Amino acid sequence: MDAASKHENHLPDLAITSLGAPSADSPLTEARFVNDEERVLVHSRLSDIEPLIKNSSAPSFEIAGPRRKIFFDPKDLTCGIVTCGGLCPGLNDVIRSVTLSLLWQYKVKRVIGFRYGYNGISSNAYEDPIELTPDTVSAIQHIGGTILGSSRGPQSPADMVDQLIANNVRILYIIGGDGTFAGGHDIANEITKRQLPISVIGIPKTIDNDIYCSEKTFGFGTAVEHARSAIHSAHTEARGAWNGVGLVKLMGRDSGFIAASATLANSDVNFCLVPEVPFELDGRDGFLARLVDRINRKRHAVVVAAEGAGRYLEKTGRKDASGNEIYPDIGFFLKERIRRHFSEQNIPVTVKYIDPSYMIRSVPANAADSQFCIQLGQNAVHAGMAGKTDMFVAYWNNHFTHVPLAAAVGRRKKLDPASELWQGVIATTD
Ligand SMILES: Nc1ncnc2c1ncn2[C@@H]1O[C@H](COP(=O)(O)OP(=O)(O)OP(=O)(O)O)[C@@H](O)[C@H]1O
Ligand SMILES: O=P(O)(O)OC[C@H]1O[C@](O)(CO)[C@@H](O)[C@@H]1O
Ligand SMILES: [Mg+2]
Repeated sequence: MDAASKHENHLPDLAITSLGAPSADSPLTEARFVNDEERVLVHSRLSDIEPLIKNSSAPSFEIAGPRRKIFFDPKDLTCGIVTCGGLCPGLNDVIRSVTLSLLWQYKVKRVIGFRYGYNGISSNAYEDPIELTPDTVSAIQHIGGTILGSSRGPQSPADMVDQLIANNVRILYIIGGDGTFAGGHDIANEITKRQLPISVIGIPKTIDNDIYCSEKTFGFGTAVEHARSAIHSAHTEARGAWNGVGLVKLMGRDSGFIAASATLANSDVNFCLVPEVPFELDGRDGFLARLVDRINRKRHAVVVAAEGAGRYLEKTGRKDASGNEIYPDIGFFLKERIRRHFSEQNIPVTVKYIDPSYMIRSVPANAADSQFCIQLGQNAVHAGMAGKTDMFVAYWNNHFTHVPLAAAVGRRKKLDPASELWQGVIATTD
């Protein structure tokens, strides 16, 4: 959901599923308990809410937080954690937060970590699950990546549920993106089919920040920070040559949030290309003509291209193991086209191409992301202990919220060209 779709009427179903009525007292003693009737409005502008309130139909999310009554008995409880998809700063912070909150706050019996994504929950697992204890997670927040490992590629939901039963897991915490949530929703459906008391709780992870119904995802801010230093280098290189062009490709498969935010965070950028805003390469108003104009005026230029901007080039026909389309390399393509265009016009040019690639996502989380990870993890634990299932913890209008996994399956949050973010980019570039 982006700024524009906040104002649409076609919202996904936001009702949260529970395994049953929670009946035991929470062991938490000093918590500010919330209840399911406390809701967070989807809309935040008065002009949007007023007509909806008159019809008693203002859409809202269930609020996250500790419940006074819990569903599971902690002393018999085993919980599992899995990390899937691409790496992201903060994965270890979330693993640590979930583990310590389960063991210290709720005093559950056991926490295990499945290795290398959904493969680790299958009967063909590369590795057995590992015990997660206060000792094993004590300093992991200082290192990038995930101590559990990750993977892409499908597994059978029936097989995964069999393995959850074999490991006695009653709450499964899935840390991942839209694909992971699709997989988690399949697992939850299989659990419902077999009428098992097993909960599936998601925590949204992706540097792309493209999870529907969540304003931000952990790791995004850290990735932008590192993208910013690549842009700084590109600017230095561009200024170091007469007619210098610094070209930076940034990750962002289907959404241009990293490119747009890094552009605003480093206002030396002159052109920002994102998948949501199609661009012409040739012609009088095309990118290449505008680049020549900029070079003639200033003798240097900085171009930032999101990986997904390459979707307008020819199709590669290739997909990754999870079925995500692989786009042609926009960076190499632009580098060659810029050189050719300037050469055809007899204008000397020096193009320095920087692809920071995995360097922006394999790093440890920054302070803001670490804080966010801790809170996401804690709220995920509260939701699981209360017996919620088939949902993920999100962040919306300054609150942590509960969102059905199904709401984020098959949808991606996109950069809205009318948004303040993109309008800010337009105002600072060229
Ligand atoms: N439609 C789907 N149904 C069931 N499982 C899926 C689906 N899409 C992806 N998965 C599974 O979820 C896991 C992670 O998916 P994917 O590789 O797409 O990453 P992701 O969670 O979207 O994260 P990111 O895009 O940030 O890397 C993989 O094991 C994949 O097979
Ligand atoms: O090379 P990998 O691991 O498939 O990851 C690349 C993809 O991962 C992401 O960073 C999302 O996690 C995308 O921006 C990018 O397309
Ligand atoms: Mg994804």
